[in-house]
Amino acid sequence: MPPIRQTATAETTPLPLFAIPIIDIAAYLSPSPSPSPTATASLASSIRAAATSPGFFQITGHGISPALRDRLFGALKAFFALPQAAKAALHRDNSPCLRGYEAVGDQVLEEGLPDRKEGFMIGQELVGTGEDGLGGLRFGQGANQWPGEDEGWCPGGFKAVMMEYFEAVRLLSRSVFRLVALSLELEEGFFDRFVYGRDAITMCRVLRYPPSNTTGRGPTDTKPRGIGAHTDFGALTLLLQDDVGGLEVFYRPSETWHAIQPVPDAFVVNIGDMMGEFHCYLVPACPNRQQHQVPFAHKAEKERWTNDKYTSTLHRALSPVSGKDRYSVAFFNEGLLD
Ligand SMILES: O=C(O)CCC(=O)C(=O)O
Ligand SMILES: [Fe+2]
Repeated sequence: MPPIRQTATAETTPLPLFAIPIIDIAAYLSPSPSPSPTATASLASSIRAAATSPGFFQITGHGISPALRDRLFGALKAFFALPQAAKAALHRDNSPCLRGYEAVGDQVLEEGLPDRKEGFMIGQELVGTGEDGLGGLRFGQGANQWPGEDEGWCPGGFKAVMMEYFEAVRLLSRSVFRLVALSLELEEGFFDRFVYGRDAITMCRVLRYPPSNTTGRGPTDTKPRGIGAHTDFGALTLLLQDDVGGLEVFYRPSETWHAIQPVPDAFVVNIGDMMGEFHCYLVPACPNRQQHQVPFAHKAEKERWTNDKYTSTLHRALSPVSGKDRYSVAFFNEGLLD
C-alpha cells in the first residue's frame, strides 16, 4: 500500500486499511520567524493519529543533511567490512553498559528464527569516577567501545561520524518529542528532561542484514528474519533505512504484516513500550524480552505519559532477497529509567 503524504497544511484524508503517514515537520523545525500555531497544531494532530494507530509514521523535513547520512552509511559499511576478529574484539558482552558489536545469530527474538543481522551499538559517552571510570554512573551509562582509527579504512573516522550523527538525531528526537507532547495536549517541553537530560538513555545501533537465498514462502511463516518480531523497549525510535527494504509492521485489527517501503530522505518513527500499550500477545516467546536487557521498572511511567493511548507496535525486518546487504540505523530514546 503506498504511503500517504501529509504536510502541515494537508487536509485530513481517511486512512485506508493500513498506511504509514509521511509527516513533513519542516514547518515546525525551520519556521520563519517562528512556527505558525496552525502548522504546529496540524502536525501535532497528524502525529496523534499516527501514534494511536498504527504507532508508526515517517518524517521528512527533519534537517539531518543527506551529506551526513551518506558519510554515516559509508562509515558503517566500512566498519562491517572489517575482519570478523576485529569486530568480535568489540563485542557488547565486554561492555558494562551493553555497547558494542553483536554478531549474526546473537539475538533470537523469535524462537527457532535467530536474527540474521550484525550490529554495533553506541550511546552517550559518559565517564564516571574511580579507577574503573564507572563510579556514579547509572544503569546503561558509560563509554562506547571503538575500533582503532589508525587503519585508514574510514576517512574522517568512524567514531567522529557516529558521534556527529548521534548528537544530531538525539536533538531531532527532542523535537519529535515536543510534537508528541503537543499531540497529547501537554506543555511543549514536557518531555525535555526525560529525553534530553544528562541521565536520559539514548542509544544508536547501526545494522547490516546479509542477504538470504531463501524466501521461505510456504504454509509456515519461516522467511528468514533479519530481526524477529518485537516491539521497541524505549519511548521512541527513529530509524534510517537504505533503499533495499524488508521492514514490516504488524497491523493488529487485520492481524497482517505490511511492508514499509523505504522513502528517500525519511526517518521511520515508532512508539516504544515505554510510551505505548504493551503488545505482547502475538509471539508466544514474548518479543518484549528486552531488546536492551533493561528491567521494566518504568511501566507505571509510560501509563502516566500517554494513558495507554499510544501504541507500541510489533515489527520485524526480513532478510533481503535481492542479493544485496541491507543497512539501517536505529536510534532509541529510552528516556529516564527511574
Ligand atoms: O532495521 C530495521 O528495519 C528495524 C530495526 C529495529 O526494529 C530495531 O533495531 O529495533
Ligand atoms: Fe525495533
